[in-house]
Amino acid sequence: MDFYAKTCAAVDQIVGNVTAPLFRDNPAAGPAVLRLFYHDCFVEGCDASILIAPTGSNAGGPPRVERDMEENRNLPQEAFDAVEMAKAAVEKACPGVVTCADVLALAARDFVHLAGGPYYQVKKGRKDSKVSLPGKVRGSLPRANSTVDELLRVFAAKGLGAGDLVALSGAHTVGFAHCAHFVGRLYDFRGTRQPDPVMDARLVKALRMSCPFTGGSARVVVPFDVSTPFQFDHAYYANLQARLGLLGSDQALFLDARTRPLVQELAADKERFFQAFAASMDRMGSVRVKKGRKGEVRRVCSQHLH
Ligand code: HEM
Ligand SMILES: [Ca+2]
Ligand SMILES: [Ca+2]
Repeated sequence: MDFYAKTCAAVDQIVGNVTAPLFRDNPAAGPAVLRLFYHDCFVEGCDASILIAPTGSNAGGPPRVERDMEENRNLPQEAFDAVEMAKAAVEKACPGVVTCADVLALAARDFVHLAGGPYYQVKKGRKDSKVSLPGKVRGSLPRANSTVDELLRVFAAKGLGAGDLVALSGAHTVGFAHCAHFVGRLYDFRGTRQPDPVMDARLVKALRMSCPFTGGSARVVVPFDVSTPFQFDHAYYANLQARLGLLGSDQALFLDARTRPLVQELAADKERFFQAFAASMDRMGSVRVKKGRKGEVRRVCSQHLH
């Protein structure tokens, strides 16, 4: 936690001075950065590999970096901009010292807190990656229709357990999703031409208004948490109990006997959720941390040093 005590002691504050006004101007940037951190940690560890921008133009060509992969396509630019702004402020005070991977971890923490979630200490000392390989993305991130088996397997591959899966999925207490990720549940669940029988019928109806079967806009998004979409609270779990989960992967956590007790526990107690979330964020933030010469300290997060 005091990794930069001698070299950039105020780093938490410097990042905080950027994230707070950003959140005030545009609260949607918060969930976007939180998701960015998750997509970083699950692909080659928390090393800012997700932040590398492709160079040159090859429209329609093969993917060049992680960001080019479909899984990462709709990560909003504002999330990348937020990290870049925080990094620029840190560079001004302590040039060449703090990695983008650490700035991303700090910014994600800040945005959780700004939305009403827990404030937890963030360990530092992650080096930035020297590469960003599109081939590492496939299979590293679960899908919106993943089964609990698949979710557990992908998390286990990162050293994370069922408790982490349930606690971290609670991040879906904030933020929005595009229709494509759940439209199958509204009209044709697993080829039945019926909605997912598990989803609350009123929610099906409401979501159909935003997401028509055909001809809808690819830009439409709906909130994950129907009750408090901007508040980082434990409403996500009560929603799962009420069959108001948005993604198949969300609702599955309540349907599976292995994860259901954990959902019930966190639904019942906000403080318990905050504790569990902070502990699991610490574990996720420690996945495959690079040290020493295995990594670099980028100046600009979208560009390798070279
Ligand atoms: C358990 C497996 C997970 C699956 C299958 C999953 C899937 C998704 C999907 C499909 C979206 C919507 C993206 C879009 O349409 O733009 C989304 C959004 C989001 N995810 Fe997850 N996710 C998972 C875990 C996590 C974790 C571990 C975190 C963070 C700790 C997280 C944080 C978020 C946030 C905050 C958003 C909203 C983003 C925004 O509003 O810009 N997710 N997720
Ligand atoms: Ca990474
Ligand atoms: Ca909420």
